[in-house]
Amino acid sequence: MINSMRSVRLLPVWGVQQLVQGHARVSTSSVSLTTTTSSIPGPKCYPVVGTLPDILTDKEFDKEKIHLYFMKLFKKYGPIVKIKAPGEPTTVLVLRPEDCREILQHTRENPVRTPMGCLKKARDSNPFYEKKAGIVTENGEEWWRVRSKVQVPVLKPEYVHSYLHDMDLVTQDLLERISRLRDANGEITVNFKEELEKWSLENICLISLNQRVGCFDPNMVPGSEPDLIVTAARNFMSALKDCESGSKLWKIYPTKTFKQLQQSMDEVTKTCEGVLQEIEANLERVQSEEEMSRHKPKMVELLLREPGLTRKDVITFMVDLIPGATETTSDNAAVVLYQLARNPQVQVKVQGELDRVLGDGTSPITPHHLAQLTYTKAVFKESNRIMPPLLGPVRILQDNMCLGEYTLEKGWVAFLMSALTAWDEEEFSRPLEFVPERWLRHRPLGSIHPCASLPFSHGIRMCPGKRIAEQEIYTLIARTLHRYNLDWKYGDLERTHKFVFSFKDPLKFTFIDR
Ligand code: HEM
Repeated sequence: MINSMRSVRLLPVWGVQQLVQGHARVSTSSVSLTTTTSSIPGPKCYPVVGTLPDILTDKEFDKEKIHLYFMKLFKKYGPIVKIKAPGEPTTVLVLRPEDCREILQHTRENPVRTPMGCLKKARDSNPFYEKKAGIVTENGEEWWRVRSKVQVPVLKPEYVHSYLHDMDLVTQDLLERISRLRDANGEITVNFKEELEKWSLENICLISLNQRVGCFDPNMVPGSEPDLIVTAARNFMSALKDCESGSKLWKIYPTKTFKQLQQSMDEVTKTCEGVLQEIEANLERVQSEEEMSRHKPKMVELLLREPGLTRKDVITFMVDLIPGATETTSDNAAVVLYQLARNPQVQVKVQGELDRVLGDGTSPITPHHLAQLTYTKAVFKESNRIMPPLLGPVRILQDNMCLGEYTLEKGWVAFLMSALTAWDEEEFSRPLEFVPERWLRHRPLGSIHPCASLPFSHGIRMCPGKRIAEQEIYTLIARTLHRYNLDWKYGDLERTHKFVFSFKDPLKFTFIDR
């Protein structure tokens, strides 16, 4: 039997290795703690410019690898670090899971997040939205008014399972496409990142738009309705990302990117409105009680029936799901496939599990199949630990709180650096190795703190799409590895951070028929 715990490969060097190994055991024990708020360690803070000079004088600083700068700060100042950007509130970076747990606990009743300013501004400029920006951006009562109503339809396993069959078909379409896009050696010949983006967009449209939009359709006519939907959704996502990670000049005047955001968001909004009208018309046609009892309502229909949610709330939520779900999930899929391709011994174990559970793979994947994929799920968790899509949850403190010997003040931002916690050797043994076994129930590599890896965050504001994303990725792993052996013929891939993490270079996977 292959012992994957011994032969695992190291996490590709994206600069983290040298920081973690040997000297990077950052803990409060190595840092002197004092009792006043002003003494939270961090780079020197100047009036107006805050701690910016520290960044400007750091020759290695790279905005797209901000995680490395934060790692440096933890190494220098300890696991709680205070920084201040010009014009922004004081931010406290937190590394230890126990501190993250305390902050999540403290903010659990009212989890306020930094609003996505450009989305709020774009919504405020469109009268349709009536100054309501949706759950991604709103906070406080307005956020909870909607979030408390969408929670069940989007997270309840029974409802998530109702999309499994269609998600399986979407994934099989991706596999068909892969089979056509390989060269004679099985290597993919196109930008595979884009294929994964189409796959995640197609999946989320199943839920948000209640239909297949045909992202993989090779005959999609330019200018046709599906083409317009796909183009608007992609422009929406890319403009959002550019506005949030770029210069933020849109705060002062409507930049070209901001106008793109407005335009694409308005197009996606119109599409969602049109889809909702069709759904309502279909529902009206379902007349008899027998028909009603046979009809299994989908998420949008459940939301329409939810007292306290208006039609506009439903449309706003439908629109929000598209950027919320697409890039995070496609990046996650890329990471999982990359880790599997680089760890053949893990692949063998997954394939063993898949052959046992799916047999010859000709039947549709069911919730019963997924429930048995214990090792596959551990692979997903380990991928999220080693290469999470986001740095970690953010909370704006609504009152003062004590964190160990420090006081964190009302209005400060707490940035829980879950991505870095998950690479800390105090939390995970062999943190740079891809070892899915560590997540198995008996925890063979030691216990894991519940806040040591938080890819979907935690508590009532955690990602509402967690179960949907999990189902998509499990299906992708299952179908891909059941059919192919994955190979990676190149060196380590770099990851950069631009609002979310992503691979910089092309994903040149090789898919070899099993
Ligand atoms: C691997 C994929 C994904 C990851 C890693 C991820 C991660 C996250 C994280 C960390 C948050 C912030 C939570 C917080 O502040 O506590 C979030 C929020 C959100 N996510 Fe996801 N997400 C993923 C996929 C999805 C999918 C598939 C959907 C939709 C079906 C989705 C919809 C949302 C929405 C609407 C929010 C805002 C929730 C709120 O503020 O109440 N996400 N996600």
